[in-house]
Amino acid sequence: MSASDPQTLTIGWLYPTLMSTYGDRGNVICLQRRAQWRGFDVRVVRLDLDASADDFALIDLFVGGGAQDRQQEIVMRDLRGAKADTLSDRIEAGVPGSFTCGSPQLLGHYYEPALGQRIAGLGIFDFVTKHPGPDAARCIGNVVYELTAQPLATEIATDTGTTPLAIGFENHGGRTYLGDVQPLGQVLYGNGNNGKDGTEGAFYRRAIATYAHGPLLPKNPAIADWLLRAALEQKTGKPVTLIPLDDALVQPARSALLQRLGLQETASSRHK
Ligand SMILES: NC(=O)CC[C@H](N)C(=O)O
Repeated sequence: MSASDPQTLTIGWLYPTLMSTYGDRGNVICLQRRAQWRGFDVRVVRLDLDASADDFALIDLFVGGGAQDRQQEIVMRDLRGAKADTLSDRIEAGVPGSFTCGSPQLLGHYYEPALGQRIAGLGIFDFVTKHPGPDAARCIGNVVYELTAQPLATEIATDTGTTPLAIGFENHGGRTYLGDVQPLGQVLYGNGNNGKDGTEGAFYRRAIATYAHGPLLPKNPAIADWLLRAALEQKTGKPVTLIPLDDALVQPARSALLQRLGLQETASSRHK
């Protein structure tokens, strides 16, 4: 198998050594397994400090997790020049990505940490993130949002037959304020981007930014499959149909949590 083999999916895991504080590794495992169960070969490339721009150029699907401010600063000193350009070009070209909490903060225009200097981001997403300071309350707890970003929301609704709700767990101090970019969804429970405007995450080209750990993708397999299909279609240039998997164990877990929060798996019962 090789990176150019259409049956091989190359997942690029951004800075796993520095940005694995919040269990987002589960997203990588989920994507890997769901692709393998359907007969695809998967290569997971760890894009750590020693990775090169050439490594970034081979990635079919990017995954980035959360981190603390200190680690985010180290990453941003590294993610410059050819690596940053290659990541931006790949996203711009339509390569999908799932970026959670600390990583999207670095892909917006800037992040202002709790202490210290503003960190310039890559500007892939049109948003800014500001941490109000070390004494400010963190946004911690379950988060549920209705996916609204297009075409993602409609495509997932068509696949699953329900209005897609995303379930996760947020834990952030930074508050994100969107510019000219679609939110990923509308908050039904929790804080989302900033606890004020009801938006959660962002969606640009085929890249997902979200505050939802959980990890996100095992709790929301429809999003995982949307990412896999997008990656395979981008790679092969052809429409891809994924074989359905048995997700019988996920649904009761989702329903139990939604019920606890006073929600259901349809949009019609929307309340907070
Ligand atoms: N969960 C995270 O990735 C945290 C990101 C960032 N350091 C914040 O507190 O906002």
